Amino acid sequence: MATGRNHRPATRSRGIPEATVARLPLYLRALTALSERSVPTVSSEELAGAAGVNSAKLRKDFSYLGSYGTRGVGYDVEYLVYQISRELGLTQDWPVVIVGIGNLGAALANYGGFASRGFRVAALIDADPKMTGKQVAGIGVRHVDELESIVHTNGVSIGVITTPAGAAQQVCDRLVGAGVTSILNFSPTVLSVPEGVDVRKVDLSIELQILAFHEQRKAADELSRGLRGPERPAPAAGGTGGGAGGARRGEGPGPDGDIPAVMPA
Ligand SMILES: NC(=O)c1ccc[n+]([C@@H]2O[C@H](COP(=O)([O-])OP(=O)(O)OC[C@H]3O[C@@H](n4cnc5c(N)ncnc54)[C@H](O)[C@@H]3O)[C@@H](O)[C@H]2O)c1
Repeated sequence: MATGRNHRPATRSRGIPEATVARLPLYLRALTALSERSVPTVSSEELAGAAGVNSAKLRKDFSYLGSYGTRGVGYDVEYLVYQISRELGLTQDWPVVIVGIGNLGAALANYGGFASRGFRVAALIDADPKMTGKQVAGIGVRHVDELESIVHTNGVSIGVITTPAGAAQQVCDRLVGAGVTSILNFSPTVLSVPEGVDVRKVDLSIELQILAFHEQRKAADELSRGLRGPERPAPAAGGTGGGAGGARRGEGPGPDGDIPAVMPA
């Protein structure tokens, strides 16, 4: 199996819009669930519902992959899993290092979902000498002094930062200096990187704040409906995400860059 280093994702060079790229993991998650249930084919409507995406958008997205489905039959689930995995570069092996093996770093190291998607945790790195040699998820923690040699030896192109905010930029600089070109940043800080390096940020507290905003709007809407009196018709049912600015609005990863990204479970 080829390793990830020196392979830029084909998606960009083939001109697939970033918004489509951001939805591909959602389709893949839904398709993988269907595949696990041995479902052979799926309609665009069913798949769109499972992925939480509008079906016209799904058909447009799949047209970029050259996948149009068969009228009356739908899409071949296994073939789409293969096609999307290939498009996302998941048919390659991507060695990943996690830097900062505290609560979060250890939890990520223990998460089985990376390996099944082609992301192999090549090393766990921490600055605390007391951590060196400790086994986390069956992997011995290495000292941060070894960061550069670990990156070189393993051909690592993706680094995950789970250090305190104050250490994140320095860790990022060292990863980039060693040749890492993609960073997944969990620390609550904005990282500066040179051109050609991609940063995705995950911040659950931001997601919660967005939910809080929508909750507040829903509460305000309910209050104003109450003030207008009971004779007003109730708004159309919208399920659990109904009301103004349902929480699904911001669902899914955004375009590439240093903005919040939510990892597919
Ligand atoms: N994005 C999110 O949703 C989210 C959720 C929880 C925590 N966090 C953030 O993740 C980070 C880690 O949180 P935690 O609870 O695991 O903290 P923690 O204190 O348990 O772990 C941090 C680890 O980083 C190590 N470290 C410190 N400086 C380092 C350096 N220069 N190089 C390598 N390792 C270094 C420490 O030794 C420690 O083991 C924090 O920045 C926290 O704010 C983000």
